[in-house]
Amino acid sequence: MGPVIEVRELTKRYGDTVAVDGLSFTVRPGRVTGFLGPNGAGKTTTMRMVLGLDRPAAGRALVDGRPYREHARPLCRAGALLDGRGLHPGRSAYAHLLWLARSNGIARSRVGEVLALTGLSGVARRRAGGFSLGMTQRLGIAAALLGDPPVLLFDEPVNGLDPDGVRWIRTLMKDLAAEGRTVLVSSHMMAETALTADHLVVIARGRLLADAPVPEFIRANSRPRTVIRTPEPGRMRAALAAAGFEVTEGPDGALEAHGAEPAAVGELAAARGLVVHEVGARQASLEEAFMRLTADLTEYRGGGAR
Ligand SMILES: Nc1ncnc2c1ncn2[C@@H]1O[C@H](COP(=O)(O)OP(=O)(O)OP(=O)(O)O)[C@@H](O)[C@H]1O
Repeated sequence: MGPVIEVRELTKRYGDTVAVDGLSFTVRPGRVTGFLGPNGAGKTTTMRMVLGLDRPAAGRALVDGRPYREHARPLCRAGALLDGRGLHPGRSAYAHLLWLARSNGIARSRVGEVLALTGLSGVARRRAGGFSLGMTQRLGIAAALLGDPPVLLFDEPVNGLDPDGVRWIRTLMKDLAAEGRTVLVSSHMMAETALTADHLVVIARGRLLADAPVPEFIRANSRPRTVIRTPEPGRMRAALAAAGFEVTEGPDGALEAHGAEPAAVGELAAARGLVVHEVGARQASLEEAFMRLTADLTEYRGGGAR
C-alpha cells in the first residue's frame, strides 16, 4: 500500500469550541479525496494538525506512518497549500522556492522544475508580493510540489481563481493522483469537487459524516428521480401521482418523477398503455446530496428559508 494520511480520534478545542471532535479517517493514494464540510466544520484545523502546525488535544494524525514532523525531510513526504501565509512579499518566487529547497535538502534544480510545472518561469524573478491571487496560488502549489512528495494537501485551492486557473488546478489534482500520490483537497465548491474528486470525506462540527466514493455518496444521500418524455403528459402525470410519486415539470416540458426508479415508471407506462419517448434516471448533484446530508447540522445557515 502506498503512502496514506491517517487521522485517528483526532480532537482539537479552542476555548469552548470543539473544532475537531474525535475524527477518524484514512486518505488513500491514487485518487483525489475531496474534504467537504460547511464553514467552521474543522477542515483547516484538521489539515493543520496533519502537518504538525497545530497540536491535537487528543488523538493523532500520521503521514506515511508517522507524525509529519518526525520525517527526516518533511517536504519530501507531504506538500501542502494552506492559506498563502509564510510567503515573504519582498522575495522573488525563485528566491522563495530556493530558500525552501535549501532548508529541506532539496536540489536547486528542482526550483526551476516546479516553476515550469506551475507556469511561473516567466515571472520567477518578480517580487511575490506583487503577484495576483492566481499567481500566488500557483507559487503555493510550486512550494507544495518542491519535494516531489507522495502526499499532498490543498486547502481551498480554487478559491478566487478564474476559470482557467480552476481548470488548471483540477487537471493538476487528477494528474497527481494518477501518478499514485495521495491527494486531499478541501473545498466549499460542490460542482468543482464533483468534477475533481473520486472519493469524499465529509465532516461537520468536527465529526465525520461520510467517507465514501463520490457516486456512492450521492446515491446514499438522494432520492431516485426519473425523467419522462411523453406525448401524453397529462395522463402520465395522473398515473404517476396515483402511484404515489411527486411529479414536477422541467422547463423543456419533460416530467420528473421524484422517488421513482426508471423501471417503476416504465412498468407503470406499460400497464396503462401510455406512450413514452424517453425514460431515464436523473442523478442528483453532489450539491443536492450534500445539502440533504448537512441540512440539520450546519452551524451557520445562510439567510432565507429555514
Ligand atoms: N486559531 C483559532 N482560534 C479559535 N478558534 C478557531 C481557530 N481556528 C479555528 N477555530 C474555530 O474552529 C472551528 C473550525 O474551524 P476551521 O477553520 O478548521 O473550519 P473549516 O472547516 O476549515 O472552515 P472554513 O470552510 O470556513 O474554512 C471554527 O468554529 C473556528 O471558528
